[in-house]
Amino acid sequence: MTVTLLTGARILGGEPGELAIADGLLVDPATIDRDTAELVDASGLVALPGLVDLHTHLRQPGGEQAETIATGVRAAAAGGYTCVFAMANTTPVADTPAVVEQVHRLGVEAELATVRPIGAVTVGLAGERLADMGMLAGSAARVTVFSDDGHCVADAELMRRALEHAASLDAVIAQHAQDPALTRGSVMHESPLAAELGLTGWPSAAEAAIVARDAMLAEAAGARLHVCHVSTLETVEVVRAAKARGIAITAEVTPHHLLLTEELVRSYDARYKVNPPLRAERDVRALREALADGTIDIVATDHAPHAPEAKQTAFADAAFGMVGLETALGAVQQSMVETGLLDWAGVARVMSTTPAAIGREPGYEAPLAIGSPAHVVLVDPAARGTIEASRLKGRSANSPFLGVELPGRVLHVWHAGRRTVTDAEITEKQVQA
Ligand SMILES: NC(=O)N[C@@H](CC(=O)O)C(=O)O
Ligand SMILES: [Zn+2]
Ligand SMILES: [Zn+2]
Repeated sequence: MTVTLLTGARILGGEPGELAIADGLLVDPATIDRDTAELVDASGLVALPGLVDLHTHLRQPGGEQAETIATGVRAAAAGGYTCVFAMANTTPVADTPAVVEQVHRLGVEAELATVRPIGAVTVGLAGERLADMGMLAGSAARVTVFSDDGHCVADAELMRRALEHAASLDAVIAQHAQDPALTRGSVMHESPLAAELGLTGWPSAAEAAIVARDAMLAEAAGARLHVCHVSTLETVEVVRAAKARGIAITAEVTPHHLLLTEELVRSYDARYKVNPPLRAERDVRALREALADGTIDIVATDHAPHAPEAKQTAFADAAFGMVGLETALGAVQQSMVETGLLDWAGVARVMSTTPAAIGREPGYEAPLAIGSPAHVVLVDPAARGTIEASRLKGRSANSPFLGVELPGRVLHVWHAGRRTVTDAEITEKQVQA
């Protein structure tokens, strides 16, 4: 059994200390044999718990030209993630035990991170009748999160029944909040800029109105509601009011909505086309403040890989979505840590502990504590690097950060004690002789 001793790392950004890994767990450094342990000098690095992404599109089955589970977990590991929740908008949709079990199994085979399949709320994401949520929860894939992401569960009665069902399963409904009637043909934020660019806008109310409705439905059902990719100031205010009322609502923000604005759409470059759209400066400010004060609970990437053909077209026709697993931590460092809004312990909370808690993924309750599974990330916060397509580990490179410098570098990652990233490269499986 290899025992690994990490020395000198600032634990959760605090004082330098030691971490010891043995048998997949974090153990007391005082109890290990230092003469035989593998030593990792982590001086100057920050130690964080493995990151957990509650919102990842891995595209398999059906979208393998954009990403596979094997390539997606490489991107995840490189970004510091040890667990990702895979969205249900695959082909076929993850609305049957067969599909969620396939995704789960491919994740186990890919090894680099835990893959937790998300189940569809409605059959085929069609918004007409509920998927058999109980079957998905009871399958070998143990589904705990249900979402029609990519589509809104727009029908209030269906949403109400989904919430009631989820409550009985201790599952959560992750809603893609977008009133379809308010967003017909919309491709960017509704604003003077949209008018200037001749593109159809997307009102903030299309998001906030659904969140307000769903909060009331969740309260009545005694259910947990999670709001995907909050993008506007108005939604932040609705979530804040719902929390003040005691409603079991949680919310996520993406790294791109914390850092980027609609101004980028001036280029008509489809890399900046995303659902929900990049918004205005005042929204970015509100999202950062909401993440800092706990109104928004977590950062989720909404990693949405697309093949080049889907993006190399007119802005109005291109697919929505951006890859994000490999740039998330840097974007959060820049928008939240370097602005003084969040310390590293806060980053651990919003990118690991709380997303794991929402998704009921065990092992992340006590970040870096002795006895916990050894999900560990060592990041060099002083490093800066320009994002290059050729260096991304995922299959698609539709990143809004190409050519952009971001702070921080994920250097080493352990997933359940297994080294998945070494010196910022994927640790390839040792071939047994
Ligand atoms: N975010 C996106 O722009 N696209 C997502 C769907 C979604 O998250 O709504 C996708 O699957 O490509
Ligand atoms: Zn979505
Ligand atoms: Zn999504």
